[in-house]
Amino acid sequence: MKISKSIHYVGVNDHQIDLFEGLFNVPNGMSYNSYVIFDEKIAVMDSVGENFGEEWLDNIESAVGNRTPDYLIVQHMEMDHSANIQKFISKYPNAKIVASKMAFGMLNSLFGDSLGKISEKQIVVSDGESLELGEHILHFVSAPNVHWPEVIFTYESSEKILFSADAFGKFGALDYEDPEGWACEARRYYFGIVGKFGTSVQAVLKKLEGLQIEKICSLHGPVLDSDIESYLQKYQIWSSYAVESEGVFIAYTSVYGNTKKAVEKLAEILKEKGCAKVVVADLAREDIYECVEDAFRYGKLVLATTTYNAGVFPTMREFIEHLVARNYQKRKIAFVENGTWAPTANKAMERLFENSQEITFVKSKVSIKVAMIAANVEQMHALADELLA
Ligand SMILES: Cc1cc2nc3c(=O)[nH]c(=O)nc-3n(C[C@H](O)[C@H](O)[C@H](O)COP(=O)(O)O)c2cc1C
Repeated sequence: MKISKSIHYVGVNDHQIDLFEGLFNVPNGMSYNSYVIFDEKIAVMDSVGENFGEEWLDNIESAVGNRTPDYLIVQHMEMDHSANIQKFISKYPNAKIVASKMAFGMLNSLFGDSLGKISEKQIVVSDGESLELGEHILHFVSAPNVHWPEVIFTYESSEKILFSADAFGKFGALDYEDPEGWACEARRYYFGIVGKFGTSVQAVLKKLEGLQIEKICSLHGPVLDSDIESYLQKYQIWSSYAVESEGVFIAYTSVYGNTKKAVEKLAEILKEKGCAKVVVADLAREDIYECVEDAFRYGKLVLATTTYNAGVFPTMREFIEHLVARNYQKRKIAFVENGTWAPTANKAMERLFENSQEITFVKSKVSIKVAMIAANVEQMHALADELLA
């Protein structure tokens, strides 16, 4: 696949994987992207996951023909991009490895002595430095903590292409046509993996301001080659924790179905009161990272759960921990609890956010004793009015 006359795609699709990074369901596989830039010198952008070394090297060989790569640019040292660096060095012993100082530290930890004299092959690059391939010039932009500390982005100025490491990536292999387009799985990827590092993403977006970008080549997912502003805008919203879509997200757990009935009633009330978008999710049965994504997408969140051993039902506790760990902020949160003898989950849920910033808690709460009664419906009206105000 050609990205342009001088840039070829040499990445691979992984359909063997069940959990990406050991956590995320990827029913449509994953792509590990790699690119070859042709000029007087040839640069290969990143490697691929462990099981795909031969395929990747074959792809490079078919692309370069009787030439050999001069550089391997290592933007990110996570194993899904670095596992085959040693194989690359064995095949192309004269190629130089280009990476940040920290990446070389990781490279040594990963491969140790088996890399040979890496010092003779290494080119350490820092923020603002560049490497000329001929007409193509690679400008390195350090992107610490997007989402690992050693990450660099690479801007190729002659074709105005941003190689963005894992940023702007999405779940799904490239031979799977995603009917939902880029945003849905890119959002789940962002909040699942990068969400905690909003400040770092903001910092690198600032550095990119003023660059003309015509294509974004991420290490996962499709090459983005039109309406680039819309992708940058999404990253701007996500990394600043701004509200992306108006609406209410109700996340619940229910053992015997009574809390579920209550949230269905609450959703009805919210709609009657004019809330156009109400999304309801059963935390125990839906993909938890889809739920994390929706909590960040909408500005208003309702957490409804059963009291469990005088605390919060485990799946709800885990969900709140996911949000707090990702710096959940700038949101309004309302609580609904259920308990058969002593409902205490509302207070316990609120306590889990005690170190979070810029959260408004809705004062009106719903407290159900096993099954919803008329008084609970009254409480729901008060909660809905305050939430939507
Ligand atoms: C293992 C377990 C522990 C529970 N612990 C409490 C509790 O500490 N206090 C309480 O009032 N209810 C407790 N309950 C009752 C639940 O909160 C109960 O499921 C709820 O009142 C009914 O709502 P549901 O139909 O949505 O499950 C517990 C239930 C289970 C299964």
